[in-house]
Amino acid sequence: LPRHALLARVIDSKVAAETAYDFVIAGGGTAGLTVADRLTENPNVKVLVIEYGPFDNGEDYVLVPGAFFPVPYMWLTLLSTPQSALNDQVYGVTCARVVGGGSTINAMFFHRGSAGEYNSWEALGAEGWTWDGLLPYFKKSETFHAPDADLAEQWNVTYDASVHGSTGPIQVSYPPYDYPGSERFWNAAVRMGFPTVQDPNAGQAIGIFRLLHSVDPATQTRSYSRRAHYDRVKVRSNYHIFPNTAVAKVIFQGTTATGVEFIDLATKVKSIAKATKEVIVAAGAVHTPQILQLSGVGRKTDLQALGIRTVSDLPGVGSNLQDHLVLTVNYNFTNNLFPNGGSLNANQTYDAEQRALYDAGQPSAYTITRTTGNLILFLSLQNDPSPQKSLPSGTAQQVLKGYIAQRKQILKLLKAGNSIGDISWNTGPATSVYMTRPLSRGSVKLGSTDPLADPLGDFGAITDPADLEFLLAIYKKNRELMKTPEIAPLGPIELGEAAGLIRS
Ligand SMILES: Cc1cc2nc3c(=O)[nH]c(=O)nc-3n(C[C@H](O)[C@H](O)[C@H](O)COP(=O)(O)OP(=O)(O)OC[C@H]3O[C@@H](n4cnc5c(N)ncnc54)[C@H](O)[C@@H]3O)c2cc1C
Repeated sequence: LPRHALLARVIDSKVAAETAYDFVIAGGGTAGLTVADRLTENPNVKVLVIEYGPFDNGEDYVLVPGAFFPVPYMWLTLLSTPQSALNDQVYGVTCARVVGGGSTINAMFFHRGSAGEYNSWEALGAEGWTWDGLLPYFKKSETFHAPDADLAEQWNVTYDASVHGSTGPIQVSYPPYDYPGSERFWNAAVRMGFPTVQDPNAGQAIGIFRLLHSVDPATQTRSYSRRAHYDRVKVRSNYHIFPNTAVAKVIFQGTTATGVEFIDLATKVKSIAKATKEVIVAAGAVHTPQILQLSGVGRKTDLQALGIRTVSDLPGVGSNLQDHLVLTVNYNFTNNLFPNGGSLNANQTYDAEQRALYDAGQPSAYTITRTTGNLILFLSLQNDPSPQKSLPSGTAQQVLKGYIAQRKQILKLLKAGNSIGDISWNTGPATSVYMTRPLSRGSVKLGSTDPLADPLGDFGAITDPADLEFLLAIYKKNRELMKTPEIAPLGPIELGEAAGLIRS
């Protein structure tokens, strides 16, 4: 047998170039590794995953929920274009660059949308991608660990076991620890009339609820694509992965994808990997359109401007970017309870004590994601927004048509009481106001033909004025929450620019 057939499946460019693959997957992130795992269940199917980032080294910031945010495994130089509706400010475009992708760095909320949201996907043309169509796969993906009965009672954890899986690769659980302020957040939301649901993952994700996390309760560590969909199955000799390698473009014969050109980032040597069945581009929301455009799939006029030969004139590629922005509202709580979501940062003794408990396998603040906490409040819209046509002039007809269809679905969802955004508070010194269903649209365009250059990501943040109204509405609810009898005694004084900019 050749050397690579016996070794672990991390391969080099020579092997990749010499092997005939059935499938080549560009991007070894959350989706890429999941698809690779499923395809290689059949030992006759040969799969190569090419991932720009490295393998993580099991650092605390990857594995331990309460550790600091994992900064290194991201596209650190990737910035947005100036945001026209936000005084031309430039923001970081946060996304992962590591084997496992976003699942290696994200906040581990293991949370489904409402049934209507998936059904709207089918209404837009994604046949079969309904709630009923997807539920078997949601279940298949997870092993659900029910909470300890005492804990469930203490922290209002309820669930519907029938919508959860018991044998899937991703381990999901509820953190065994919480801060006392969390009970106040819950009671304040209930007082304001927000509903509670038995299980937000059962098709109705609205109101206040406790979040399920992709954390293995046996070790209280992150359960993610790298572990679940690569390490778990890496004995398969038909599953190859090539980290630290950039896919430069998809190679086409006519309009059929036959392989990819890739660059070994250590040597900068370019090679080709052939795919006899399919090339799957799973490089995430920002880099998938980058790779496609570099390959000649995109809007013809944009491609021509950069001298890229058009394989397929598809103006939708790189359009219609939907970003959920977050507004951090900072407070000085003059009378907060101890401990709270800010205590790990503020109090070294508490931090050391909690870390020791965590290391001893005991309930601890280190089992909670540090910035986000255990509860979340999803809000619906009461009023219909006025229709806006805020897309840039010259937007391709196809994109416009798709957007109008999406907008119709979004408005239907909003009228039916689905969420427009959410508020999280880890009981520490800030709350987060999220805009999860924007009407604004951004784009991802090429700045150059260099595959190693960052693309131009434009969030289009708040370019649809209705979004500002949504944001303001959620922000005002956040203020209301802080004024409830549950939270007001903690003395929240709003700080920062938002206090001056937005008045209620
Ligand atoms: C900070 C943060 C917090 C989040 N929190 C949550 C949460 O709590 N719960 C939740 O459900 N979701 C969360 N998400 C979102 C979630 O992680 C993503 O939706 C998910 O990872 C997307 O999966 P993907 O496979 O499409 O892309 P990704 O997981 O991003 O994978 C794409 C991969 O492609 C690679 N790639 C890019 N370009 C190339 C190239 N040219 N060649 C080769 N490889 C390339 C990237 O390095 C990356 O590893 C969060 C995301 C972020 C950034």
